[in-house]
Amino acid sequence: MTNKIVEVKGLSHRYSVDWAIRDINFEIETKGVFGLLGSNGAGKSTTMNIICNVLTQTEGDVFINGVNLRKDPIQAKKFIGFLPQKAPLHTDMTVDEYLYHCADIRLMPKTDIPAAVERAKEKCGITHFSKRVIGNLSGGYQQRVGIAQAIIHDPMFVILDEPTNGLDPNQIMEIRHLIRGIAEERAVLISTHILPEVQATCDYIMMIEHGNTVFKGTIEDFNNYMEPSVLLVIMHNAPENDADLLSIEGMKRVERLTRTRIRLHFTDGDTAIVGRVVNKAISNNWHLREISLEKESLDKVFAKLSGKSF
Ligand SMILES: Nc1ncnc2c1ncn2[C@@H]1O[C@H](COP(=O)(O)OP(=O)(O)OP(=O)(O)O)[C@@H](O)[C@H]1O
Repeated sequence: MTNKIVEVKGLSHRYSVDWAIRDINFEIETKGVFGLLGSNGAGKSTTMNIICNVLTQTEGDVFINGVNLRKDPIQAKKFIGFLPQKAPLHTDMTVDEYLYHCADIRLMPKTDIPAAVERAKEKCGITHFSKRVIGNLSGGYQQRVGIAQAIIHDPMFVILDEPTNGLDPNQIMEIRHLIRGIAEERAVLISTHILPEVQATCDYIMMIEHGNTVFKGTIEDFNNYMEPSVLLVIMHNAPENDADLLSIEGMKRVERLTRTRIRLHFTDGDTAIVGRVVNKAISNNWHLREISLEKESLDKVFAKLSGKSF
């Protein structure tokens, strides 16, 4: 229990007859960003809502800092800060009014509130907008206010549901930076259906598809899934017949981009094929000028993992 803030064991949920998630298991360490990745309808919101205690699971257990969420929800929720997909902002309030209100709802001692509001604003870079009406802020700054309310009570664990949804590219970069900053002191769980988002922000990833876990591991583990499976070659005297290239062991498909540029698809991870292609090119006088490995696109990895059970 020492370095785990969240433990999810055998979590399953059924809406009427259909299972939305099935036997989900994971742990979240006390610091860093944990990404819950999945396409629309995969079961992310169901999982997040259970962890926030908005929804009660059909089966399984969630422990927040060792406290069983089902048995002692009030105690467990003290450790959690939550920003739902649609930030729960009062757009007619100023930033200060809203954050004082949120601290109040969290039942924080009155004397602690001014310092807590200042700390949250500073962390989220919104101190200069203290007296601004929230409705007049840009989308990115409204999202910062949403994150500030999630950390107002200095929780050990923060849940952000699709935190960069609907923001422009600059705002996305800023919010990602902010999330990384917040995760230096606590655990952050984000959900997203955008692969580059997890790559830019997360330390650990869990991917769910149709309610089942299809990948769980570090960002490095995830990147290892992107095994090279394509070679790009430039040959000034390329063979006209695909069969010459397909006869190389492990070769699966030949894709001609131009007369001299060819993409060669081979068995995943069989990088020794590079040597075989070079040898064949030399012995056949194909005038090989360039040869390089191309990694699979993230979307392909996503598609590949989606069919698996982990
Ligand atoms: N209240 C509900 N009643 C019945 N089925 C539901 C309900 N909420 C979600 N579902 C179903 O459960 C499955 C998982 O949905 P969930 O919202 O958890 O997925 P998600 O990964 O969060 O997707 P999105 O990114 O679109 O929000 C889907 O098949 C969905 O249709």
